[in-house]
Amino acid sequence: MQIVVVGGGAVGLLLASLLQKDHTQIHILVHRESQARELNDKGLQQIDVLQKSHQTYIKVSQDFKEFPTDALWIIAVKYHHLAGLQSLFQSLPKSTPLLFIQNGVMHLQFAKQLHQEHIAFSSVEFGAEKLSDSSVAHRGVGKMKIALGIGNGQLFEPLLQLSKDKLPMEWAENAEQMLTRKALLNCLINPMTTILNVKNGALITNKHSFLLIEQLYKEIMTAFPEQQDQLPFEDVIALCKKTATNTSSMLADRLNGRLMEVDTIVGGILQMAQTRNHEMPILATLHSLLIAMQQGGAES
Ligand SMILES: NC(=O)C1=CN([C@@H]2O[C@H](COP(=O)(O)OP(=O)(O)OC[C@H]3O[C@@H](n4cnc5c(N)ncnc54)[C@H](OP(=O)(O)O)[C@@H]3O)[C@@H](O)[C@H]2O)C=CC1
Ligand SMILES: CC(C)(CO)C(=O)C(=O)O
Repeated sequence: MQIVVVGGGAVGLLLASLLQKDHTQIHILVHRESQARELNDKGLQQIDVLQKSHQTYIKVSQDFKEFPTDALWIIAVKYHHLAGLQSLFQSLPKSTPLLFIQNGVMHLQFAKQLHQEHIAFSSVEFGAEKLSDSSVAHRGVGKMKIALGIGNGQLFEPLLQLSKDKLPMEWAENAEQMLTRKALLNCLINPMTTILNVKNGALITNKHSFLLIEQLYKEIMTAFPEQQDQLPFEDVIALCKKTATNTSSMLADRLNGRLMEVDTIVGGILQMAQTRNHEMPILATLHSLLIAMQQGGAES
């Protein structure tokens, strides 16, 4: 199987390293020459959950024309990077299968305007932290769920055969439901880790943030009652525990002075609640705080 991972960030590097297996050829498309050079020279280092180091050598390039268009392309960039990949999507043939792994909900709409005929979405519940351009830490084993958006699901099924202990994979039936559930989990974790500047595990060991998570969970379930079965409170706690040592992707953005995925995660959920005529005062407050931080109101 051939896989092209687009984006050499935390998730892209971790996936490339975990998916590497005999008879599977992985390629990474990056957009900085310095990162391509470093990965090609040094290889990719992954520090696993037990702190063991693994080295892999993967073909990396800045030029997408070097990679097979009949491979499965995994789009591992942030939501706000997708617009910058328009020319790539236009150049790839309609038959290239695309798998989007973004958190949030807004990329569902983005994917609808592409000409590709086979599109799937994934929600990932592992922790990944980029340590340098050529090294990544696995900060908590978690499921990778895949659901079909449009086209032929069989094109994505070979990925499930790469499922293993450190990267369990599962097929999900409904992409929108799957992404909404994950966005709700992210609403419960990412904003508070970012505002408090703490790792995921600290949210549940501090009694004040734990209480806030409980209250936010109740607010979420009032607006999204159909998620009660799919997202019991225990799943929220379990994800904080599993990824206890991870810096959430939103906090990582904040610490690196990058744009945070506030719109597609928190904004997306607030919009959905509004269409259901539900106010979400706790989440709306977290949203305002994040926007203020983004705009420089809380620069450290
Ligand atoms: N980190 C985590 O633990 C988890 C993250 N996620 C989600 O996964 C997605 C990716 O997150 P994450 O990996 O953390 O993000 P990162 O910011 O670490 O990585 C994004 C990468 O995309 C690259 N990129 C941006 N534009 C382009 C482009 N035009 N061509 C090629 N590469 C490009 C960036 O390159 P450069 O650095 O050169 O700008 C960067 O390496 C997000 O939606 C996130 O919410 C989901 C679960 C867990
Ligand atoms: C799974 C989790 C919560 C890991 O930190 C994540 O999705 C993120 O950081 O964006």
